[in-house]
Amino acid sequence: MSQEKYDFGLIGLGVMGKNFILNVADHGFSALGYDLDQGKVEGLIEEAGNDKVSATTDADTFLAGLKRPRKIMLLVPAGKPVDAVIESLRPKLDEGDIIIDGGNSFYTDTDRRFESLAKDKIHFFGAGVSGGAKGARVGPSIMPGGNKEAYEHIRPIFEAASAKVNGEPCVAHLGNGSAGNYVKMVHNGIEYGLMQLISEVYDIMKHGLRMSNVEMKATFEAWNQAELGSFLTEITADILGVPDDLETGALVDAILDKAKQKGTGKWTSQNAMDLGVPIPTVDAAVRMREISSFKSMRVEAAKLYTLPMAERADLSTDELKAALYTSFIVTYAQGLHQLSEASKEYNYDLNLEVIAKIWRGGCIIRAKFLEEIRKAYSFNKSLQHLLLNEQIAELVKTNLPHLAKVCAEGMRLGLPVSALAASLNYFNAFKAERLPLNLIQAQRDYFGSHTYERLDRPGIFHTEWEA
Ligand SMILES: NC(=O)C1=CN([C@@H]2O[C@H](COP(=O)(O)OP(=O)(O)OC[C@H]3O[C@@H](n4cnc5c(N)ncnc54)[C@H](OP(=O)(O)O)[C@@H]3O)[C@@H](O)[C@H]2O)C=CC1
Ligand SMILES: O=C(CO)[C@H](O)[C@H](O)COP(=O)(O)O
Repeated sequence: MSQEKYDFGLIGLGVMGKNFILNVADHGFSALGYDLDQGKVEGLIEEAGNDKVSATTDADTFLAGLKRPRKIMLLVPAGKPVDAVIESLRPKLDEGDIIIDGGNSFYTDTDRRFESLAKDKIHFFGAGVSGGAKGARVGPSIMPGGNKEAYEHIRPIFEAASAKVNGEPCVAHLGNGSAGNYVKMVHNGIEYGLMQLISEVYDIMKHGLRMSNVEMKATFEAWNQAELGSFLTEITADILGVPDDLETGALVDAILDKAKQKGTGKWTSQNAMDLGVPIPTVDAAVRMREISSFKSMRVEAAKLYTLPMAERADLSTDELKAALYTSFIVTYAQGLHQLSEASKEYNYDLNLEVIAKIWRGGCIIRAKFLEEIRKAYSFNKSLQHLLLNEQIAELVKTNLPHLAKVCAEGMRLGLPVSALAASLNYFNAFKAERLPLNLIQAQRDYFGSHTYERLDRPGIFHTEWEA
């Protein structure tokens, strides 16, 4: 290792860390990695093949090798490993040094670490990184939150390493404390929703329209060229074309239908419930992963409930496209509504236009449609809900009948369309001037004297309902 001081330090040379440090070095910054595993340290040095990058398993060498204030990014598993790394570094750091947690940490953990490190005048950033291994290597979307002045020290590195859309970096300081980790959590909630919607449309194509993988691949490819253009549409087309490397047929057909989860989608749903913000498409996506995990029960139930399946869905792929597009819009709208309410509750002062802007490239939920979202929040900085924007409303109105028909056809065929239906029902409830919840208020007052308000006059009322 050269004795030169490095611009940037990175701890955790796994999938994300190794790729991100190489990316940083590609942009002219010298970077020093640290990992406990000698193999990973040697692997990085070999892959980098230049003196802009080095790595070590020795913490003192690592800390001594960094320019002041030290800028140290952690890409280690969320939870205890993050605390363990912070506590091991802490006694050796100086005032003004900066620790950046790039992992999917829970936002309250970030607040705790932020406040604790502030006592030693060490800056702490929660900076969610999205884009997977490839994104980390060539340009992810980065969602940093923390002290705004200290951010200036890391801004040049993050702006250089992030994805660019129209020359604009997919990174911005998002707010104080845990704002960055919170935004990344909701990003992942939206990710869960979009993935579930795509999987339901795939199910209808496969079982309702009996389309082959080749036909489905061509359809997703075509969709990806137009308004549905997005990373997840693109990779779905790719996946449908990959042959099984162990047997004949397509690999996707050989994959066990149990979806795992690390927790960010569930956290999004749990927190939305705490805030009282409805995000039913994300909830449905989490629920479907849970249902999928009970495979043996599903196999037993499938034998017990063998029902005749309707012959074929009465649908065109254009109708499916319109349904998917509408439900995508509704899913982003739910996530952005959650961010808007969380911003007030946690004093993040989030700028939704900026968030839409930095999600346009690099991240898993990047999509052409994010430019329309950015425009909506640019046009009205205090837009309360994406579905209240007139341009977005026109898009939804045009496509909504197709979503309703796709849900109806899916249900007629006995196919689970949880996320599609959740999106449709959310929209129908959201745009209803009058909901039947007046009856619920009456029931609550009937059995528990919980009182109610009236439409025609102010005040709190109670009725003795029993004659
Ligand atoms: N993989 C992905 O697509 C994405 C991941 N993330 C998030 O990024 C974070 C890192 O993920 P990922 O790179 O996939 O994880 P990996 O498990 O691939 O890498 C984590 C690395 O951290 C090392 N490590 C763990 N503890 C310590 C420690 N105490 N000191 C030094 N090194 C340590 C691990 O070493 P060892 O293996 O030897 O324990 C490993 O090299 C997670 O929070 C994840 O949720 C975010 C976006 C996308
Ligand atoms: O953060 C990510 C992308 O943005 C990860 O890929 C995501 O955590 C995957 O989540 P899960 O394993 O729960 O599906």
